[in-house]
Amino acid sequence: MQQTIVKLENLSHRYSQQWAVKDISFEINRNGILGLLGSNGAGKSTTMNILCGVLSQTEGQVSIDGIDIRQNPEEAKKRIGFLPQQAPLHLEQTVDEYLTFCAHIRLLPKRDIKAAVEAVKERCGVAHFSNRLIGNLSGGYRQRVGIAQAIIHKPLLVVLDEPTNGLDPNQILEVRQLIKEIAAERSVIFSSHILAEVQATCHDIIMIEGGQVVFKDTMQAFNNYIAPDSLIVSFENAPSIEVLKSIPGITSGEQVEDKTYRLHFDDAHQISEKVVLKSVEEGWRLTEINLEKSSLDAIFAQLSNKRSSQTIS
Ligand SMILES: Nc1ncnc2c1ncn2[C@@H]1O[C@H](COP(=O)(O)OP(=O)(O)OP(=O)(O)O)[C@@H](O)[C@H]1O
Repeated sequence: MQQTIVKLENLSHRYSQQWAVKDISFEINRNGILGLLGSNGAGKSTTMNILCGVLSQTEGQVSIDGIDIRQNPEEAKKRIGFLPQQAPLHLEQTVDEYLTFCAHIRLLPKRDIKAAVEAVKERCGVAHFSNRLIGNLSGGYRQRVGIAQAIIHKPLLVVLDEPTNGLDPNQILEVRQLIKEIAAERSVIFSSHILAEVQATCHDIIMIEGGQVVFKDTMQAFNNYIAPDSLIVSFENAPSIEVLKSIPGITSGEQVEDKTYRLHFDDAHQISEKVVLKSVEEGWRLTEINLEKSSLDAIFAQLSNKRSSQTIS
């Protein structure tokens, strides 16, 4: 039988009057990376803090490996590693001192601590900084130490709240790679407000907006869902919109500026090529052609509307 690593059922939380998250349910049954995508204030941190037992939910249940986090927090938390948005690093300690401390508070047997610290430093690429003060490490290496503390007790589930926030592009690529490597052996939940970040890293995606789940499926299903369905084209000798709409595959169109049009299509198959060929044949002198992608805001709005009219599985 398949193991349920995480189960959230009808999770809701309010800090005071307003609900920060409302009726969130999902399950994770496999290793790999699940992306929790949402704009600022959507409810990602609240969900993750509850999932890790840092915050107690107003309503609903959370279980890790079948263990209810409220009823048996100690056992449930043994199975979780957490890197919150503000990494809980001790800047005045060396990497070795800090990871040894983390191994102690994770209640690793004393005789195993040295080996666990060595293994996790190796895994996270910080072994050469063993005696360096954490306060003197770059952002990318601090984040590696943050990930190391989250996996030192070999948890089933690792929860990373915006782990690449504030890093430079190279550091982002390195930390993403490390996350992919650690997800080969366990389940990882990773939050971000950047769509490209989730697309580059995750195999499953949950989008939350206004504290509610608006989409959950595989990354591939999400990418198909948001596939572009319009082209922006400009011509020096622009034809009429009626002529453009008669190109096979184009379903509708509108003028957006002088000599620039938005053309909607129903089948992306070679649509750009068809427009380019037609333009050459007719001497329209094409100066611009772009597939139009929806902005994240537009996707959120579209999905939120969809949610209000149907149930998302
Ligand atoms: N301690 C708190 N007290 C009151 N309201 C809070 C508290 N923490 C969060 N909120 C509110 O709950 C909502 C969800 O916040 P949360 O931090 O979970 O969102 P988020 O998706 O993680 O956003 P961000 O990416 O900005 O961290 C927001 O409206 C936020 O203002």
